[in-house]
Amino acid sequence: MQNPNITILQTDILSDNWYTLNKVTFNILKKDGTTETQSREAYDRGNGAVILLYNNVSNSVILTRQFRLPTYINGNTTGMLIEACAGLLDNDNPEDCIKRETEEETGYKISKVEKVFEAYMSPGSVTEILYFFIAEYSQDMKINSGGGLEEEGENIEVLELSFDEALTMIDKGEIKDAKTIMLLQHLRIKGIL
Ligand SMILES: Nc1nc2c(ncn2[C@@H]2O[C@H](COP(=O)(O)OP(=O)(O)O[C@H]3O[C@H](CO)[C@@H](O)[C@H](O)[C@@H]3O)[C@@H](O)[C@H]2O)c(=O)[nH]1
Ligand SMILES: [Mg+2]
Repeated sequence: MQNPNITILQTDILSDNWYTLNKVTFNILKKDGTTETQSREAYDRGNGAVILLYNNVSNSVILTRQFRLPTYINGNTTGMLIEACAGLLDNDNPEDCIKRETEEETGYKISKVEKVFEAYMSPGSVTEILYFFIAEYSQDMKINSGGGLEEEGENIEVLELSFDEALTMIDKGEIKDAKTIMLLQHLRIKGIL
């Protein structure tokens, strides 16, 4: 943190039940030379990684479907959400994390991944930075049925979709997850599929 116009004064934990909700009070030096004290809440769940698996022979991608409570209480009728495979870093680096998550959630064991970009997904409220990857998959990499970790209560369905169908699902509002849309569009923009 090295912005000379910002001075952090105080951080209060509002909740640390599962992840941490902080309230941060800081001084901000404004353009007119005056200083203002502000407070902002920031939800810290750590950082994450996401990957889109693709096959350019069958022109297909691997996605997941799972229940996402925050969407259920905000307009998603079934709460089920189609997403690229993703997970929180815990203590791993992004590349190791996404290889582990890919095996747990989709059942594919991948060794080569390509990092494409990184992005803050909700910069006004959530601290998380998300690392974006793509990787080729093939049937011989499938070593289990995926589905996520039973002990974490994960119950993840694995979907193999044609790339064109996945793009059409964005247009129809059937894929509504930002990281997934970003990666599908990346494959199209870069001419990878
Ligand atoms: N008990 C409990 N479990 C929780 C809570 N919040 C999350 N979990 C569980 O913690 C596990 C985290 O699974 P991961 O696969 O590591 O993370 P993710 O939820 O898929 O996160 C990915 O998607 C998010 C949403 O797009 C991203 O924010 C995140 O960076 C990552 O990409 C899941 O089983 C989830 O249900 C909670 O409040 N209580
Ligand atoms: Mg996950």
